[in-house]
Amino acid sequence: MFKNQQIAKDIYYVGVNDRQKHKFENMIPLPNGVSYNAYLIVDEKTALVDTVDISFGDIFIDKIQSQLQGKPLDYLIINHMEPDHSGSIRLIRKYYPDMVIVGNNKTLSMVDGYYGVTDNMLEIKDGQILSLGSHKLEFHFTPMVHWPETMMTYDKTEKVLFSGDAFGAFGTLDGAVMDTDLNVDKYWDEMARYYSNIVGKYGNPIQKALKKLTPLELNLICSTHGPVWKEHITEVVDMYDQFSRYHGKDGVVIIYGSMYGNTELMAETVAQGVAEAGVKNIIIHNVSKSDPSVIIRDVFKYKGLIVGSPTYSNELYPEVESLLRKIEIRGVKNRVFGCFGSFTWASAAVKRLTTFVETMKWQSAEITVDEKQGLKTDKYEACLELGRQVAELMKNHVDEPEHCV
Ligand SMILES: Cc1cc2nc3c(=O)[nH]c(=O)nc-3n(C[C@H](O)[C@H](O)[C@H](O)COP(=O)(O)O)c2cc1C
Repeated sequence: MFKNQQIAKDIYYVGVNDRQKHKFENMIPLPNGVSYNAYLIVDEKTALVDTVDISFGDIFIDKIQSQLQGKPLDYLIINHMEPDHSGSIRLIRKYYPDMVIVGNNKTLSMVDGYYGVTDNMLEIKDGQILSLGSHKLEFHFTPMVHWPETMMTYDKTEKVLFSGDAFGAFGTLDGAVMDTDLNVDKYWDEMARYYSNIVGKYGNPIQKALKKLTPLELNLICSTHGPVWKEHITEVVDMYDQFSRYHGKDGVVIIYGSMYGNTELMAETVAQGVAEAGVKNIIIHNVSKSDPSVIIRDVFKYKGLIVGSPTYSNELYPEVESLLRKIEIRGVKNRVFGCFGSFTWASAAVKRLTTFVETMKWQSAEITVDEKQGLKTDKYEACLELGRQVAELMKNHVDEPEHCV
């Protein structure tokens, strides 16, 4: 029944849209849904590139059968073993028992570990080529983008890169699948949110992968999430390059936690100081309201970061602490930092924020602002000054070479 979209000669899109899941990895909201992309190459031999989340197993099988029309499925190529892509392996194997599963040694041991499948496996080496007839598939190992087994498959004939999760974006594919047939505006921020939250820790392996892929001529990038990239390949690769270098654009993100409004007023005042210094990209996030995935996205996007927190039981406000941990885990580099806090009897928040910036090895404004109880004139002025200082430092900031991968 299915009429799958053809994206290149002999290559068909057989992925699915998930508009049901609320949170990716049970953590990251999906207001625009997500697609699980898989591709079918129908040559003398046939090959499926990746599978989809098992919740969509039935429809996935129908799509494959519609395309193959009784032909056998000769190969399943697995670029990535995360269950949103590998989840249908066992099901496909039931329908196509003679199908050979193709992967590297790490992949194949995971196929056994997750699904108990051990027969009809082909272990390929980095750079090896598999011929389907006219299509020649070349395998490029890209470890830790963002799991150890991750690899990419390059169709040398059609110059199509099946990139796994790399270059992926949240957001369903509404009607069309190619960037040439979609309004892609909504995907840029969703790609940044996907990158920063899922892949963000692995800047170094991504730089290595990008270098490895540089010689390849690309007509299409087929990721496992989001649009098939044709028209915007340069922008997509550039975004990955910038993000994996932790290179932020000019702009200041102000993150604060606040229970009763004192720290919030300080945040507003700091923002005014940043604006006075001529910065137009200012994004303020209340940690208790903005989703962490959105805050993390903006921390990756912009060079300046200012954090404010009340002292809470002699610690940071817990929501702020949790967010700092997320930033720390991702090893974000090359930021310009400032901080402020509010307390009633004994301050601890600003000290913790100062320790945080030392750990991150970022450039920091000289001034910090720590107000006891309500905001008064001297600290109001100091908040303005903090904003101005971070803005000036940011404008003059050059990424530390040792912080670039
Ligand atoms: C549960 C709780 C714990 C607090 N712990 C401390 C503390 O350890 N030391 C302190 O000086 N103030 C403490 N405070 C006071 C807040 O830091 C202070 O009221 C601050 O101005 C609150 O900022 P906000 O108005 O932005 O919420 C605590 C307040 C609450 C509600």
